Amino acid sequence: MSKQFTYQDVAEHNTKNDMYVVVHDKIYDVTKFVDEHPGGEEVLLDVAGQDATEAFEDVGHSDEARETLAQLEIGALKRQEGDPVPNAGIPGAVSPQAQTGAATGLGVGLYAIIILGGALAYGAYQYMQQ
Ligand code: HEM
Repeated sequence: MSKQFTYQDVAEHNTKNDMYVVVHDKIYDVTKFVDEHPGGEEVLLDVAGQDATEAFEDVGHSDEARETLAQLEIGALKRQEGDPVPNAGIPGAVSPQAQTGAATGLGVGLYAIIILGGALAYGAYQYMQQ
């Protein structure tokens, strides 16, 4: 089993010379990679010691980038209550927030509108036939 890190453990490695990031709940030591990153060191410094899932996915990194990432893996994230929830940024994937919140409400509301619209149309049709 891979080594487990808490979010706090990762947060301590937030400098250019000692940098961990979280991507999809895995921990990566990107210290040696910072200078080589084609996207520059600034963007990595922005997410140093944090969950970089969203930033990483938003850019649309290539498969090669994902392979590089895999080589830097040092462990997995042990989630604890109160940790920031990442937004994976994968098209089509529903984030935990979206599942519980407004999205579900809107879904039910839409069904209601469609059914109501159908009923009204049917009523109007019956009325015209009279
Ligand atoms: C955490 C590990 C990361 C790895 C291993 C990595 C790797 C790479 C690689 C290999 C490329 C070259 C293009 C490609 O193959 O897709 C690249 C480009 C890029 N990366 Fe990352 N990246 C990481 C994180 C990030 C983060 C957190 C950001 C934040 C926004 C970022 C922003 C960019 C940008 C903007 C480019 C495009 C550069 C250009 O084409 O001019 N990367 N990255």
